[in-house]
Amino acid sequence: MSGMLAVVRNFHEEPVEVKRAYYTRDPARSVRYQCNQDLFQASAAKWRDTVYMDMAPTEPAPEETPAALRGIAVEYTRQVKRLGSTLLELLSEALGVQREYLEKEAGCLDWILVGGHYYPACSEPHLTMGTTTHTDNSFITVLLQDGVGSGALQVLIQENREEEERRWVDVHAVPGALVVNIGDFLQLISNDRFKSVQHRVVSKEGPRVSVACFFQTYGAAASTRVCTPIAFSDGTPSLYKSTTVEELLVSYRAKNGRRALNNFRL
Ligand SMILES: O=C(O)CCC(=O)C(=O)O
Ligand SMILES: [Fe+2]
Repeated sequence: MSGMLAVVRNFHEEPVEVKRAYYTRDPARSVRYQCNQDLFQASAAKWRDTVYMDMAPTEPAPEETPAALRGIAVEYTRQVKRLGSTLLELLSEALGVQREYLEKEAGCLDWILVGGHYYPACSEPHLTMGTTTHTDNSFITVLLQDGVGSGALQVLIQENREEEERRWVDVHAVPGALVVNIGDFLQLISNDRFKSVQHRVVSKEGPRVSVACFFQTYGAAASTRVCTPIAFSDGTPSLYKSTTVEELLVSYRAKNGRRALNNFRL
């Protein structure tokens, strides 16, 4: 884990000339270095740079991968994939469906996108956001954060169902610990039994490094992969209509990651 954080930091701290080769928004490239993936779409830019890597179903060829990230990024993702597989079994069990349901039937582990984030040092952190408020457009996300600038990641919580009031709570980095987020796709499949959490990263002095592994569906598969709420035996009605991942992604982008699921509520 510390090795992965270190290589992501090394990449971002390379001279601009080295990083320039990977600067692209072309989804056909499996490694994409970007300052803001939603630049010109969102109303504000993020104080954050990211190197995105499509790691599954196919790992990027070594020559496509920045030298700083070769080897360790592949090994880290393999381990996270194993963890993800176990988590999906446990979540399936919790939903009362077959253990392999989420991985095999719902395809939650078909595609893994790794985002190596770097929040540069910021002299006026109160004037910007590292990551704006959003939910993840994934089934689940496994997040690794470094200890520096601890408290920068925050989740929005509601104390109890009756209370309307919500508040932001710091998610402190714990060495050796991972944060697991439920994403929008799993909220839909689980018919709201699992909730996709709203979160953000406030800017601190920095720099801060984090690595997000998104379990998602992408590319051609996104237009055919259908997300359907599980029909529970207690007869709970479906809260969402079935939708393709592609439709969800379009809606997610249009809403800048905020409450895109509402478009699919019945
Ligand atoms: O940097 C972080 O801790 C969180 C990043 C995040 O929320 C994301 O990549 O979706
Ligand atoms: Fe996120």
